[in-house]
Amino acid sequence: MLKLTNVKKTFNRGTVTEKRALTGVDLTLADGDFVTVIGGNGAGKSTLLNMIAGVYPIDSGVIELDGKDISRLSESARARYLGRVFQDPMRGTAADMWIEENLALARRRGQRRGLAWGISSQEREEYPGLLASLDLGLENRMRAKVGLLSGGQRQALTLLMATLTDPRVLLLDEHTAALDPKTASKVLALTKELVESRGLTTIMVTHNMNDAIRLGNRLIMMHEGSIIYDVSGAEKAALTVSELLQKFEEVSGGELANDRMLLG
Ligand SMILES: Nc1ncnc2c1ncn2[C@@H]1O[C@H](COP(=O)(O)OP(=O)(O)OP(=O)(O)O)[C@@H](O)[C@H]1O
Repeated sequence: MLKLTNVKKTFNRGTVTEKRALTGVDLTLADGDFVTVIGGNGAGKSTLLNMIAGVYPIDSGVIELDGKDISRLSESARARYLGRVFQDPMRGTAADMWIEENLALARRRGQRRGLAWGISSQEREEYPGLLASLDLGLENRMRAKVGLLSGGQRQALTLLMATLTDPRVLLLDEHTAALDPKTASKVLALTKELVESRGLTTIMVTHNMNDAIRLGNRLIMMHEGSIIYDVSGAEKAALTVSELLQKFEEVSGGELANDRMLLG
């Protein structure tokens, strides 16, 4: 279980660029929850993920994972519990390394030793099967450098790597936004399959309202650093995009200032 209690974050405090990015977020995720997150530009969606991952320290509040306070743990200490995929396909994989080396590094995430002791024969047998599940033909290219892959192939690989060690929480930050529509839908289908088959607790930020409604069991809407709408189960499944837009206007008192979201 992941639990955030009254989490606050202000950037550049006391300067002209001061920004209250999170104004007191309370959020409890049950094991296996798949939460989609939507909101306008600058609503605090990425900051929420960054706070959970420990990219920046929180100003106040508590973040607990399985009952343990992780608020003060470093980003690297939290990495063993978390999987993360970003919008940019260049992040999350090492371009100059082979596919199998990238997978092996992901397998050893959170462990002390790197690849010094090599990739085991057991791994060499296991990885092609995992790659074949992506259906992108990568299983025959174990020794291709990741930098040679397309954006979609790379994002699918990153997703596989992020989930390889069954993270306690998977954080997806607009991870299909930079892909063409066909590839994005393939990577989303893979996301759904991986998350649901393993029951991974997942937070997925998206600007695509349809995806936010279609995927996951719960949806939260953020505005000006707080959660303004939280819906799950049958009520979420029955939502439409226009209802969601209307909801946003009702709760925020304004129109959704996120062009990408409206186009998505
Ligand atoms: N490292 C940082 N330094 C200073 N300000 C930041 C930093 N990170 C985020 N902010 C500010 O905090 C606010 C929330 O940003 P955040 O990136 O979380 O929004 P978002 O909901 O992900 O928006 P978008 O959909 O536009 O990506 C914004 O005003 C942003 O400029």
